[in-house]
Amino acid sequence: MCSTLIGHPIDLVKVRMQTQSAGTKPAFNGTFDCLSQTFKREGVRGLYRGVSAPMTAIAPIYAVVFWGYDMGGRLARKNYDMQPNEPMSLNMIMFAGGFSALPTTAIMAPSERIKCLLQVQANEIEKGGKPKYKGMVDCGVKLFREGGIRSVYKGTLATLIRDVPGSVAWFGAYEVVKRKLAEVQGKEPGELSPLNVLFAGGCGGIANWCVSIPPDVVKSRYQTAPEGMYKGLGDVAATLMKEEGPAAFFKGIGPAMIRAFPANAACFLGMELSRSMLAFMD
Ligand SMILES: CC(=O)O[C@H](CC(=O)[O-])C[N+](C)(C)C
Repeated sequence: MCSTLIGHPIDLVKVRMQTQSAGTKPAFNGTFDCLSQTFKREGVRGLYRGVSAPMTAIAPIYAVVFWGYDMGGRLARKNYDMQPNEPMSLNMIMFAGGFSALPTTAIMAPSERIKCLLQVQANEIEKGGKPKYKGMVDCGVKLFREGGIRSVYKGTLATLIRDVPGSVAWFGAYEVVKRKLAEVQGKEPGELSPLNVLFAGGCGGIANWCVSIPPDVVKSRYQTAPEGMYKGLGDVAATLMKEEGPAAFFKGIGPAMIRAFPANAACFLGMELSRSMLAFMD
């Protein structure tokens, strides 16, 4: 929840930049322009537009991320006839990471759909229109009434295409950096200081976004587009390529990277602290 509170304004900038389409004059010239225009026009509330969806979903999302990782690890160990506490190889860690995205998408996809729609609806207000959604619940109910569960889950495949490789990189980079730091210091990975965990977590976040940005742009466009605008994800990608060129697939990379390090450093430190507390209470 701390990482959402810190990271949401910059995530909002990312989504707003990703959903600016070609043809019209771009509303924002860059990350800081978008941040300052949003603050001037909409105040602090504007920067936190759409925060309710990730705030509600973030705890279950990360519970499922780490549970899914554990399940993936169990499957990998079983496959190699290993004991439950034997350390996994890097390949096994990456498999478990990718596996974790499968159950997580069940909560991630609708949360992202609602968050992105709320984050961009200020554009409609700007154009003189009335906001369509009053908040997270209103948005979810309207999506369900208008298009059923299919509409609530619009963008599920795009979320999977973003998060399977993203999670491979996220867990992989975190473990590689932790193991390297432990080796250099002559310690076990579990004995690293919180500062080292923060650093490894931040690296995991950067690695995640290095592979996730192109599918994230396609996902944001698809999830916020009016019904019927695109035939599918391939159509979104082809339209982006034709109208805006390959650079369009990297829209929002600046804010994504600014947010990646601190948000994920906080996330992994929180996970390691909870794990130590649970082990202590056991
Ligand atoms: C896209 C996303 O939510 O990535 C997570 C890291 C972040 O920056 O929020 C990691 N994970 C895909 C494992 C949930």
